[in-house]
Amino acid sequence: MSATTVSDTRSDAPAKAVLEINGVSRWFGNVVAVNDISMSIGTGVTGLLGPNGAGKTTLLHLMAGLLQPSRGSITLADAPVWRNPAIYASLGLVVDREDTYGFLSARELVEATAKLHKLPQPRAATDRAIAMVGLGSAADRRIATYSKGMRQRARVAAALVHDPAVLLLDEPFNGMDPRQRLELMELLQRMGESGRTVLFSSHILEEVEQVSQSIQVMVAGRLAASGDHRAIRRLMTQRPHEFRLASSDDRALGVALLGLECVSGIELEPPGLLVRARDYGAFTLALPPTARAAGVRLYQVLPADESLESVFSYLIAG
Ligand SMILES: Nc1ncnc2c1ncn2[C@@H]1O[C@H](COP(=O)(O)OP(=O)(O)OP(=O)(O)O)[C@@H](O)[C@H]1O
Repeated sequence: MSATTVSDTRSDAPAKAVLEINGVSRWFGNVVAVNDISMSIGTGVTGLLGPNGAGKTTLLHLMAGLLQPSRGSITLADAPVWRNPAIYASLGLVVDREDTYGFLSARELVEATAKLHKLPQPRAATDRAIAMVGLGSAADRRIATYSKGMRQRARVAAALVHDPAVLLLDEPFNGMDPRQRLELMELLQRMGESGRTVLFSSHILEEVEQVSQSIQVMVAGRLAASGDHRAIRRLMTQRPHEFRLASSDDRALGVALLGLECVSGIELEPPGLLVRARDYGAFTLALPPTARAAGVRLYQVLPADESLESVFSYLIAG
């Protein structure tokens, strides 16, 4: 199976690739976590989208040189990442773990990291990193007293204290409230715009499309699709789909919907209606005006199978 590569109408020149993943697989015993993946990650923000267990964490750890590929190779600016500690001068990784040293303040954690990197001015670098993530006066409080989002920001500050060219983040928005999420998105965007390579993983399409110029979709260890956010959104919504509807007059609604090009079948299933749509996006746009024109009130519109896995399964089957 080959990944779907999709592009949009934008004519931006492709960004310079800095992370090259060449035919990389990684297995643990019988489990193939990453299966023959090749991709180039250039400057700007890239989202690595996939359901739980897709292999995103494994791929990020391979990119960061923490795991050896079972097959294939990964380079950062033409240098191998495996068994090459020199890459850590230009790479930062934010892992998806809660066990940040709670007994330290964020400032202490970030400064210790700055010293590990042997930065000439660890204190100034710490101040800069703390300011970038907007921890403000909380930076001097113990991390144990932080909210989940603040702990995440402390980890991000530690990962970028040495001003790395490449920042990798594993599910960075997990557990953040909407304001914290927006702030981190703005930070990642600023870093991407300043010429850094930022790659973050997520299982939420909305999250990824808000902040990424480019999206790589992983399913069951494989690269299923890559492209910009509009193209990936189209790929995920222009697909057959079933909906369960409830309305003031299911029979009249069914008749009206059958006239739509994007509807391929209707079943009256009291107490509702099962609609088979050829195209998810087109149907959700056409439904409200069609119901209104038929004088029917919509009470409920439910996707019949809207698990993220079903969307991804469609992508790899397609
Ligand atoms: N150290 C390990 N030993 C055995 N199996 C592993 C190991 N690490 C990962 N796996 C397996 O590899 C597969 C991919 O896991 P991975 O954590 O990379 O996925 P993910 O996309 O990051 O998912 P999640 O968001 O749930 O962490 C899973 O089946 C997982 O159980």
